[in-house]
Amino acid sequence: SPVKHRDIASIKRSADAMDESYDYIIIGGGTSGLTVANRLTEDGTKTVLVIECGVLDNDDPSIIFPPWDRHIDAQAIFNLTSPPQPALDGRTQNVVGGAIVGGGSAVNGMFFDRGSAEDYDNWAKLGNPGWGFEDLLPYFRKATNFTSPIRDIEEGWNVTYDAEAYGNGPIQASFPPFLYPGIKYQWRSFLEMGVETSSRPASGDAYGLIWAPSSEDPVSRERSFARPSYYDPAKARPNYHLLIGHKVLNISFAADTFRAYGVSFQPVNDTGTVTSVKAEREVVLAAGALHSPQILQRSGVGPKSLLEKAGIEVRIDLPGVGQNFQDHPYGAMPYTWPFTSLSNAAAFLPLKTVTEAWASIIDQAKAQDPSAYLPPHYTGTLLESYKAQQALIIEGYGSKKSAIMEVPINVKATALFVLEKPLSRGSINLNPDNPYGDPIVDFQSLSNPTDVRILTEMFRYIRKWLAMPSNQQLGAVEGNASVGVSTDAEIESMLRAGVTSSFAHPSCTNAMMPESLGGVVGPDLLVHGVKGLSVVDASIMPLIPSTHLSATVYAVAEKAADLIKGRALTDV
Ligand SMILES: Cc1cc2nc3c(=O)[nH]c(=O)nc-3n(C[C@H](O)[C@H](O)[C@H](O)COP(=O)(O)OP(=O)(O)OC[C@H]3O[C@@H](n4cnc5c(N)ncnc54)[C@H](O)[C@@H]3O)c2cc1C
Repeated sequence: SPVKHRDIASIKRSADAMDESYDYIIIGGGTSGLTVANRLTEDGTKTVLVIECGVLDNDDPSIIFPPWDRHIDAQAIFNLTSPPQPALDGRTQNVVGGAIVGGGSAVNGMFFDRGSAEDYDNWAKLGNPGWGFEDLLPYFRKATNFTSPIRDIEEGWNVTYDAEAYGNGPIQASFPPFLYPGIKYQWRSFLEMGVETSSRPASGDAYGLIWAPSSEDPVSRERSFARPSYYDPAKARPNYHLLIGHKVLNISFAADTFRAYGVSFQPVNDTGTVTSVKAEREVVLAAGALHSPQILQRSGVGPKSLLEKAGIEVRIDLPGVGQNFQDHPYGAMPYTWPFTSLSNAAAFLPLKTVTEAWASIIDQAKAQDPSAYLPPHYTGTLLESYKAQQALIIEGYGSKKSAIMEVPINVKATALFVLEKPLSRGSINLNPDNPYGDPIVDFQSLSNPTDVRILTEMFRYIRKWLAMPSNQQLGAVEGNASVGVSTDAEIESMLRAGVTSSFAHPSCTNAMMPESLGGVVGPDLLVHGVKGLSVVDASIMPLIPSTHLSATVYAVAEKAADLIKGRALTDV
């Protein structure tokens, strides 16, 4: 029988099976961590240890089958609950993440799209030369390999795609051989509203109606994700160790030089034994946007007042760690459909498409005192950071090339409308009373009134869309909960009672920006103020792009690997 991952020598299950030191230690064997580990071990000259707290899937059908086919084992998931959200009628909100080798890529919805060029160009504008769309495109290519849809799908559905935006990389992007017929009606309803189809959705034109491939193998139809694509081909390398089932506690720093020299960790199920391992060159943080800030904070890198409250010695006061938290909040209009459809299509709509009130929304947003709706600790560099972001977001409101709203064409009993560029900001911090427990994930969704106003217009847009002739042919009937809801005040109260904070896209909590703009890492991904430590996961995004995040995370990680390989020991 074929050798299964569990039998491979490079997998370690206990601390005694490991070396004392490695060139690189990667914290988190998820989407970004496995990508970077593969590239750093490629030429055989450097040793790498990845420490992952989760399990290994061993080709479990619940992981490798596409998402609509399976139920994910709770063991493979982090499911965190927020504190009551003041702007959401005091409701708590959940956020999920992958607690498994492969991280989010092992459990996600496999919708494999990219943001528009403006989204990434905004990253560059926030003090990050080398991070615009044209800079990232080679890395989007490097991570991916595209297979065109079969002819029936391409011709029967008029699927548009831009194969030249992909490369020969390990993640397979392909279209399933079956699409639900109901999708055609929903798609046509957007055309009836005047929305145009993008012919270059992966090349920077991610607005209008788009087709997105799935991260799916075109032959086996299995999930294509970081474990089989980046880890498996590398697992026999003698310079690559993966320790599973162990949780990183802290990063250790030399007291005099502030250089990260190693990490401490312990088995997830045995709180007793703590082990340390040394990194000769760099510690690479890839624990995801939910956990990376907490690990930094625990290690004394973060907002001074928070660390002091938790009794943690402050190594460097870096106010941005854990702040600037963004996700894609969404509303759901109850509708009864006579069918269920999941698909590879979505509408990504600029504000100008959503509402004629766009100019007045821009005026309203511009007139805001930036500090008015932020959590009270957003002062100093954090406030400067927000002002810079706010200006770019408001500029984007007037652009036809950047989306404010997503409507996934995958309706079940409700029509979803997703806010792509929120102005509200939350935080993900360690719990001062229990720094080693779950972090406190505080979304603060809808705290900014402009977000509420845009969602209100999105609600109205969805209602119009559902009334289009093609959707009506499907027999769409608005559910009782929203019938008659039409004034701003009525819609607002429905939103506050119903909006969900997370589209499973937590990000931006260790933002790549200059320290003077509240940033945590620079464009080289090294953490400000310390040495030998970088961050490579979804937390480094300064602004959330208008897209599902996995393709962007792979591209960021591919670029991170080149940056890490390219630096001399003295640069770190
Ligand atoms: C349910 C779900 C559905 C999604 N749907 C889509 C989709 O359809 N399309 C799309 O493009 N994106 C989707 N996403 C988002 C996308 O998958 C994630 O943004 C991306 O995988 C994040 O990558 P990352 O490397 O930042 O973090 P992760 O992949 O989450 O990796 C972090 C890793 O670190 C580990 N870790 C955390 N703390 C520690 C610690 N202390 N010690 C050791 N290890 C630790 C975790 O177990 C995890 O494996 C979805 C995400 C989820 C969760």
